[in-house]
Amino acid sequence: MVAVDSTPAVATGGDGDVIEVSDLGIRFKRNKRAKRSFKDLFAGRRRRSRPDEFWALRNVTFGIRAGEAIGVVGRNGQGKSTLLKLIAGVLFPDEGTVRVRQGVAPLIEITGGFVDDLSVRDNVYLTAGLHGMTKKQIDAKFDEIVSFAEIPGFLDTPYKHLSSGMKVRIAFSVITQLDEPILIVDEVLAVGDKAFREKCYGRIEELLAAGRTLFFVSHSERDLRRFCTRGLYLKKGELVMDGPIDDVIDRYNTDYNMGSVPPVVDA
Ligand SMILES: Nc1ncnc2c1ncn2[C@@H]1O[C@H](COP(=O)(O)OP(=O)(O)OP(=O)(O)O)[C@@H](O)[C@H]1O
Repeated sequence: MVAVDSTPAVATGGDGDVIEVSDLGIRFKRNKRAKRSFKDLFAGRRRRSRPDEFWALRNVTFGIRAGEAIGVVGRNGQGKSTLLKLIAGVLFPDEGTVRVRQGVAPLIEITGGFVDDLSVRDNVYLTAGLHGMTKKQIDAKFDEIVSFAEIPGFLDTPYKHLSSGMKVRIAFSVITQLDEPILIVDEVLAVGDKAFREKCYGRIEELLAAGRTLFFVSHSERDLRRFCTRGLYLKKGELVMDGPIDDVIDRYNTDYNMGSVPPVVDA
């Protein structure tokens, strides 16, 4: 049975998991134009063969406790971003369940969910408003959000006219000012310049110290070890290892014979 229970901002009282993923599976089409066979019309819904579909994630099960910092590890195309999108409620599973018992602040794509044609200012109000902040609360934080992003001259510019790095700056700034207990950060920070990235990392550390839960996808071994205590290693859509981050990175390096060589060059 598929059930998604994404209830915002309700604490569990410290007991139990804040994220519970059970037998999770999601499939995608490789080729949008692939056709089903005539025989499929008579097969049961679940047994139907689906031409050109593949499981991007399957049989994935884990639980996350409040305050944990999770690094998701795996080569390109193994399902890391897909997992984050399922937790953020952007995608829905084809099998299994995802239960998220606290609110989520996701920074999954460069756009941060921002609307291209709206100005930076309007996007800040829209995104923060969608996460439950009142206009008064946003007014009070607006200057801080803008000064962190360091793009003061662009507040009335349509979002689509910002550079990639500027988009990430404002999206990160807004997302980390939300009061949501769970923070999801995909690789988007790689787009920012080094100085800004360091500032973002400082902010992530502050949020972790304040007890936030973090889901972090990165190809940088150094960053994974810096923030995360626990690792989830995805390979061909399966969770092949769930353990302390150092052990997970060691296993990943061993699998790809990287020995002492880092899996990617740290920027
Ligand atoms: N909306 C979609 N429709 C079809 N296929 C998709 C979709 N989203 C992802 N995929 C496919 O699912 C697989 C997993 O993609 P995903 O983005 O989760 O990988 P990843 O581990 O995050 O990779 P990377 O390290 O390159 O970011 C890939 O084969 C990808 O092409």
